[in-house]
Amino acid sequence: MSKRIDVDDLNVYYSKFLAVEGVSITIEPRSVTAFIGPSGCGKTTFLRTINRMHEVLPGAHVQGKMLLDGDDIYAAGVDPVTVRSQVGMVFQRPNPFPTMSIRDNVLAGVKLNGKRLGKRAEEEIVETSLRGANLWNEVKDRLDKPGSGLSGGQQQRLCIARTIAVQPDVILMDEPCSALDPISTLAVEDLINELKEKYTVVIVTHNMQQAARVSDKTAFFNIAGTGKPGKLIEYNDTKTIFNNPSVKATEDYVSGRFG
Ligand SMILES: Nc1ncnc2c1ncn2[C@@H]1O[C@H](COP(=O)(O)OP(=O)(O)OP(=O)(O)O)[C@@H](O)[C@H]1O
Repeated sequence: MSKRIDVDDLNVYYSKFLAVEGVSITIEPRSVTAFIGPSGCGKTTFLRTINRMHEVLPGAHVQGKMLLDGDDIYAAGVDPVTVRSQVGMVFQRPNPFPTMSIRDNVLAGVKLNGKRLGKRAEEEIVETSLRGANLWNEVKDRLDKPGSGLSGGQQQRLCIARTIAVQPDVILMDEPCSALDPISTLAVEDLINELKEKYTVVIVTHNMQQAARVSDKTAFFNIAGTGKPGKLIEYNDTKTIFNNPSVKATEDYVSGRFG
């Protein structure tokens, strides 16, 4: 079930270094939101706070509130592992388990969460997830072959299948197409468009056309200089951000004048 994300005045630290400052944003369910901005402005850092991946690094922590359908994911007693099963993540480089079969790759997250399933239930999850990732027709006859035998674009869709197999509420994507050729990129973009029917999707991208093609809303982050914290500068409908932004820095960035 797609969930709403409410962030209130979030500061993100690497030990004492304040990397991202004062982010407040509401991300609606069943939508795609793109994070854009120049290198080092904190897009990835902020993205990784939405499923508590940030704190995996020693000394990394946050201040502020991050709510998922009203529940604070940083409240005392909340298990980060549970949060990560509700908020899935797809990375820049496709990272299937190379020696595992396609079938076992899809089931990997489900099994990690300790779910015990019968053969039938497993087959159902495999088919539904691969169909959901637009990969079923390409792999249905070789489910027992290793995941590493797929093309880069297919591997990325396999990783998306692995993510949706866990039935998350939110899917985070960190430059999911940056290692893909243009045709695979379009396949993944089409898929993102379909995913928003069921999930809240947040994507970090450097590609302006991609942000314009896939997202409903766009958040522009910026940084005043090296060592300064990144900040959310402007957040609005993607059309407004690209055609009629309120802030000069947003206009300069989306029109390619800097970054
Ligand atoms: N593991 C880390 N330890 C300390 N500082 C870090 C770490 N990772 C990132 N940073 C710093 O946090 C800030 C934000 O980096 P981040 O990678 O989130 O930016 P970004 O906008 O995603 O950049 P890019 O577009 O280049 O991927 C930068 O100053 C970066 O140097």
